[in-house]
Amino acid sequence: MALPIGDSGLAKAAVIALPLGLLYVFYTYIVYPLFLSPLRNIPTAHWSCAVSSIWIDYQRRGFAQAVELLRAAHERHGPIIRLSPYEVSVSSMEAAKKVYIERGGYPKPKWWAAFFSTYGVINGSSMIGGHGDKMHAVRKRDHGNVYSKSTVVSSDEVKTLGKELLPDLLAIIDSKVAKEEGVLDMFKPNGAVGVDFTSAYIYGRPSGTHFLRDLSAGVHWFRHADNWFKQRGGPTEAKESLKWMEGWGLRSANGSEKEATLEKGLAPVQRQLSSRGLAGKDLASELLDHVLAGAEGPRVVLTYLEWELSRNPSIQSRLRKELPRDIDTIASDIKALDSLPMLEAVLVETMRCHTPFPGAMYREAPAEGTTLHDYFIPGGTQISASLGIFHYNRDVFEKPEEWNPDRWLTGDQEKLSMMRNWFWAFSKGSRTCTGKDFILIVMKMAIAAIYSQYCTRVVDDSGMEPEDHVSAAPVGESLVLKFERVQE
Ligand code: HEM
Repeated sequence: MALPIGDSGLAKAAVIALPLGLLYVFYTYIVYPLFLSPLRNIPTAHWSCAVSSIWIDYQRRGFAQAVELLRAAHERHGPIIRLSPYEVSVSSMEAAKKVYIERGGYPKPKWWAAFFSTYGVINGSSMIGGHGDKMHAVRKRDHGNVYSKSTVVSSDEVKTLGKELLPDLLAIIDSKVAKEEGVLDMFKPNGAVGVDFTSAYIYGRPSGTHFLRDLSAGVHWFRHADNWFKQRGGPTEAKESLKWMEGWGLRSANGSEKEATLEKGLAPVQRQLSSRGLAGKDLASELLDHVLAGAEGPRVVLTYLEWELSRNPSIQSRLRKELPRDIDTIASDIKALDSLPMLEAVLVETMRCHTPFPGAMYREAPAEGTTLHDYFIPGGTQISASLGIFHYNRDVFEKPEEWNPDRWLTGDQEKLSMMRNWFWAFSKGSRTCTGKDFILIVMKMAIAAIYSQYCTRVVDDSGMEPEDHVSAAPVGESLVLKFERVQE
């Protein structure tokens, strides 16, 4: 067909541009990744990963983590595999040390900071969202020792929280024992434990949540937290729920300030960050990140731990033997609680076997590039290890699929130190979980309080298989147990 006069210049340009464009696409998406990229010799998880991210994007649809698929791919191909032309996964401790630990580890990808944006603050510096540069390091210093183990075990605030909240938790169980033959679904109370303790430590008890007193208020709160964190119900709901959470977070931070003017003093975390000059949206955003980061883990861990104890009565009674009988002692002598070997073993084994966040912990190769397992990895390449893969390494954990707390009670120090090396439930290095020592104590308090007073067995554990998501919570979000008072 003849081209209209006047369009001939355009046509000529198109005749030149089209093949050039095609050449560019051919070079970028075929020639470079297959024949020139430094990553070209790394084995691929799927043949298409050499030229496209379609396979891994598909496996990760809806925030799935594909840990099983990646584990199988590592078993087939070794400790480093390509997931796309610009992304690799590693499964060895040698690579993990380099990526996460040595010299502060590699930075998080920039999209991470944008995802954790609250109050319109792009969290380039915040603990959870920060990219991993100097800004993040300064923010980390601003936290001081507020979450450190030495602070938490000797904190009067944590002791007071234990004395107030553990009786609330036991009251929920007591009321079921009195009225409904002791049958209770523990998923919601477990969520309430995590968020009541965490929000009180952050904002102060009056401004934190009180879900152990009113579980139905917790249902509403967690619906919004899940809509945002787990992106339930689609992007519109996630946006609305984030707005709702921001409103709640601001009210809590302001409430905490008001308490302080009544000379009751600010709560530990808000006090620490305010003293370093954080204020307004920056402060509200940092604090809300902590609550959201801390809301999910404990309900997953406590639910799986109660499930395992309910299925293993002999371990349950061995645990009970070492627990103080009295709630006041559990809450006030935190150092003693923290040194109980069986309590430590059941908790760590649960977090190994039912890793709450088992998927990829994303990082980026530094600008100058790096070398992993003798392959050069160019700067900007996305690198990750999946925590669930570490925890099921057969060379480290015998029969990894078995929940066996005794593996942590071995006298073989070499074995123990190797297992500790491979225990990554809180990640490691400069980006390790900020709240880990705090929440470990909280979970120990809750388990000690329950099992010093009650025996449990399973009534209904349908739906305990883990969701394939950022959080591996039981798909049924429910665990029905029968509670019986321990006979004196
Ligand atoms: C069982 C409970 C918890 C688990 C399993 C858990 C797990 C994790 C993991 C795996 C990371 C590292 C992510 C990465 O390397 O990319 C992390 C980071 C973080 N967690 Fe936790 N967490 C828990 C509870 C908490 C609590 C209670 C808080 C706050 C009070 C908290 C605050 C944070 C923060 C602020 C970060 C970001 C640290 C940084 O990037 O520098 N977490 N957590």
